[in-house]
Amino acid sequence: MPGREPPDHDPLDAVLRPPIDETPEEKAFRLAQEEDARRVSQAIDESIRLEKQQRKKMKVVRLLLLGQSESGKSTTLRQFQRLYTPSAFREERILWHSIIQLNLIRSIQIIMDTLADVRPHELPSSPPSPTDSDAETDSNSADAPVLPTHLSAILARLAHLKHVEALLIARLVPPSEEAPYLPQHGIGQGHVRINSTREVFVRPGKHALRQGGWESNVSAGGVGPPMVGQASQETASEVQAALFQCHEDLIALWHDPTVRTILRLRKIRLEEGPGFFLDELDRITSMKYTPSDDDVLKARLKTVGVSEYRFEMEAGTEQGTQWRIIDVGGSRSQVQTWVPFFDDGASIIFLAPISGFDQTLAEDKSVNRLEDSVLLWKAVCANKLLARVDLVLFLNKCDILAAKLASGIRLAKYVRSFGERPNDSETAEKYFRSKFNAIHREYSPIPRKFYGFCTSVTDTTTTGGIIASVRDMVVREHLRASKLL
Ligand SMILES: Nc1nc2c(ncn2[C@@H]2O[C@H](COP(=O)(O)OP(=O)(O)OP(=O)(O)O)[C@@H](O)[C@H]2O)c(=O)[nH]1
Ligand SMILES: [Mg+2]
Repeated sequence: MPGREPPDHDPLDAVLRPPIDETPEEKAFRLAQEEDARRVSQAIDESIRLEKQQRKKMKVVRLLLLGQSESGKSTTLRQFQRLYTPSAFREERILWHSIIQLNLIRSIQIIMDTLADVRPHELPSSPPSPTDSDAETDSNSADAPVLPTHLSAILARLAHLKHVEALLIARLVPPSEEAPYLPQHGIGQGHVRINSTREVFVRPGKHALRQGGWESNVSAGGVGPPMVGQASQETASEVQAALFQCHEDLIALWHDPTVRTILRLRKIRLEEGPGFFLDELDRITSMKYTPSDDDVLKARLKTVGVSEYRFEMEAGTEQGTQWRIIDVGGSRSQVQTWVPFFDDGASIIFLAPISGFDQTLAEDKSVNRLEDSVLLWKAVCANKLLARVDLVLFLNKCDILAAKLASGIRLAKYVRSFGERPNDSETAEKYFRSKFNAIHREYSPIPRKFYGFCTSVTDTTTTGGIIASVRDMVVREHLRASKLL
């Protein structure tokens, strides 16, 4: 069938042609209207063009945080948020209040439990303070109380802290959540729970408890502990009043020379542990206390399961970039939950806390922490699914490593291959870097770059620059992978 000939005139022409009898006013009005319509149409075109450009430019960057429990993964995530979504981070600081109180009470509880069980030979031979001239330290009598009276009195006055702790936990953790935890992976909304060792943890769950409970831990810019609302604010105030009332006893207990001696003899080094706030008792027990940035970074809330935190950069050249940071639980039973997140589209930060050379895992006292980190690092380096992923290594907790070595703990005693090298943090960091680099070289299925940093991720001054380098590297890698470079 032959095609129709095109008309010899534009059919729209007649419609669009101005009327023949148009007056000058009508013409001016028509032209103004046409100009308006043209402007609107241009604006629509421009917005469509911008939207398309935006979509093309829109970067979704995925970053996976790996490492054993207490290695500093969630803290690293909080550093990202502090640096790149500062207003969200600041807004959420208050949500950490109860967790910090719980961390503090837990440390006090450890001291109290230790003192309750002290043996006469663990006490210093001379009375530690003149007020203890009546100290009942008669080691010949089996029944005699062994603690100096001033300590016994403090313990008696602080006994109610057990109830304060129980109240805090009861308000933070719904009773139904106290059941033993069975590992399960999923991304959802967060709950605070408690495990058999009574360590409070956060795990993604099916429903968010917003009223008097918890907010999602999977939210734009949200990495706070997932409890919020009136109930927890009220609890925080109640607990704060209780802490304030006994703050003098808390300070006296922590600074008592006998207590320090006993802790030293028992090798209990609270200052190296997670959630340590005892050196700031004055500030943290004050009625006006609100958590600072540093407090949020130092707080300890264990992760169980896998959570994906999404946020957009609030400022800077990467403004609008969508970040998805995947934070996993690091304890041994959870390592298998990492695997579904292994793909070559994500970048990885692996955290190895090198201060753990003389410690064992909380979940398995027979396993040395450093050895566990080395084994995990080997497994991650050798994993074929991650063969094309550039791995970033954070040799973390360097501040604790430095303090340990400075206090006279000899690294070579635990890591024999360290040999006769000087027992200082600089040498130790260099040594660990070369060891982890060697594993990376040996076990990577195909050669790739090694990015190793010595970090203390709780430290805001040193971590900012390191995170900026990692961010640039991750974004570059993302662009390369999306073939935009
Ligand atoms: N002093 C010091 N403390 C750190 C450092 N990194 C982390 N911490 C603290 O160690 C504790 C554990 O850190 P998290 O970030 O909760 O560890 P995690 O790897 O997320 O642990 P899981 O959730 O159990 O897998 C927290 O109290 C942190 O504040 C560090 O470099 N130096
Ligand atoms: Mg964590």
